[in-house]
Amino acid sequence: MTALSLTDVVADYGDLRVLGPLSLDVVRGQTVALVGKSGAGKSTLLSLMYQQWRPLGAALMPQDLGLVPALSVFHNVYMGGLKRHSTTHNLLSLLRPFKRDIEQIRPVLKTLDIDHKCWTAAGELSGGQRQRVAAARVIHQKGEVLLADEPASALDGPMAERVLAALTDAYPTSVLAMHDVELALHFADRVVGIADGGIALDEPRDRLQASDLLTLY
Ligand SMILES: Nc1ncnc2c1ncn2[C@@H]1O[C@H](COP(=O)(O)OP(=O)(O)OP(=O)(O)O)[C@@H](O)[C@H]1O
Repeated sequence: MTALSLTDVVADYGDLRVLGPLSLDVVRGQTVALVGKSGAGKSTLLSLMYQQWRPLGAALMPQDLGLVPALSVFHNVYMGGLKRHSTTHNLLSLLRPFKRDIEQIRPVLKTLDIDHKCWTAAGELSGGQRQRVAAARVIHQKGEVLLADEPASALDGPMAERVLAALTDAYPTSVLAMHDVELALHFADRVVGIADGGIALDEPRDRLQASDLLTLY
């Protein structure tokens, strides 16, 4: 299996270097939490991972969610699996969803407690509901590596845990940008801290306490 590696990557916005050069290997089967203060470069690092690892089966749940507001929850989630169907099937689904697709998507919505909104337009949902739809879409997408940017930031404690559990169950390997230190320590096997454009901390969870992460903020 091809290794999930970044080697000496950099990210520049105009003349400004915001990240790197940095190198990072992610072990398959691991759940990695990316932590660091706002603006540290977590989203930028996830984008670099997505660029390089997309051909290896990486899927991205972006911070802005990328939902289509006019489409129903069902159709937004269905879009995660577009590539698994023919163009004709996809076009017909827009008009009248197939029973088999509904049967696949409903349980995912149920897991995230959003199935009662299945036929509601995504634009009519709350921020936390929209985040759960984006989570359902990336779960339905399937893949080898989940790259998720603050996937539970709009959710309260129990729901945040439910969504993170569903996401990490759905993918063998995950990299999750998170600002909630307790959740990061609960869900990750390994915590990578970003500061000053580089990796300031890289430790297995069982060697860390919340206070160790607070030094990054
Ligand atoms: N499109 C852009 N143009 C210019 N600078 C950008 C752009 N996107 C991000 N940056 C800068 O790059 C740096 C890293 O941003 P990034 O979004 O990766 O941080 P982050 O750790 O994900 O932040 P947050 O936790 O607030 O989402 C920041 O200083 C930001 O101002």
